Amino acid sequence: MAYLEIDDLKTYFHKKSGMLFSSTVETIKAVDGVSLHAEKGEILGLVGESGCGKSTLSRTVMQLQPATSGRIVLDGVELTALPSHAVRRRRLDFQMVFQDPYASLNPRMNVFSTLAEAIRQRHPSASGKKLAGRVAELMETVGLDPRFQRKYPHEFSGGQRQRIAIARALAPEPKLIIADEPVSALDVSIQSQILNLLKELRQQFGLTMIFISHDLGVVRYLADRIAVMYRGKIVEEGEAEQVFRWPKNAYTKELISAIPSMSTLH
Ligand SMILES: Nc1ncnc2c1ncn2[C@@H]1O[C@H](COP(=O)(O)OP(=O)(O)OP(=O)(O)O)[C@@H](O)[C@H]1O
Repeated sequence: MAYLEIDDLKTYFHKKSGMLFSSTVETIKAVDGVSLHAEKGEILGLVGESGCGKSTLSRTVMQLQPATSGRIVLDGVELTALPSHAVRRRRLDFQMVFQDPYASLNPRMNVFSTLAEAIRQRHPSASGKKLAGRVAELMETVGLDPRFQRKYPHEFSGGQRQRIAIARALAPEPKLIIADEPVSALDVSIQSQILNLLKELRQQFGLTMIFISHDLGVVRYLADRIAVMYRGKIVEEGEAEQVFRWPKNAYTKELISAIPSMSTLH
């Protein structure tokens, strides 16, 4: 069994429309029978156009959105079968990195407080000394000078803020990181720095990651395998290079040919 195993996962929403006496309930199949897997230390790229269900899929995997049916197993534990009190604790095993680090960081908390709070989620009784050491270590891991730990988010550049967000995601020692468009709000020159950092982290710590992006070039650079999502379903999945060079599905071909530089990369 793979480290992360998603099996026939469905997440449906029911939307009421119409007036009181003539209302109908529409079922939105945001995630409609998705099966995916990732080995430990693997980066799985998830691509697809806006509205195809990527966010709902990641929210369901993170146990923030109940699944309608299907199974999610992480490191041998079936999350979809856990009682709710156990789910809360298990949530620590998943951390997210979002598109906009400025929106996702608390502007009133300096780097030390942000990271210390995240460390305490896993180690509630960590001593002051232990916190200080771990904060410095985390900052160094993501390429930030620990001397800046008393600074606030607005005192950093966009790329540095994303480094803080990545350090915060690492702090509770997660088993899986879901990065949702983590570089799309950054300048192109900074994007590659953050992508390289994610690559290094994977190498250093065997981090397992689902990397969500609409930018296939970025996904090709980072991901080992790619899953292409379309209208709630995975329409293609395979080794990154294979999917890019020999896409089988018509929608994947369309996505690749939509990137001018990609269609000539053979
Ligand atoms: N809470 C909800 N209630 C009803 N419908 C929802 C809800 N969340 C998502 N949807 C619908 O589910 C479908 C998938 O949405 P989702 O946000 O998962 O797509 P996405 O691929 O992540 O899009 P984006 O890249 O724009 O975030 C859409 O049709 C959306 O309108």
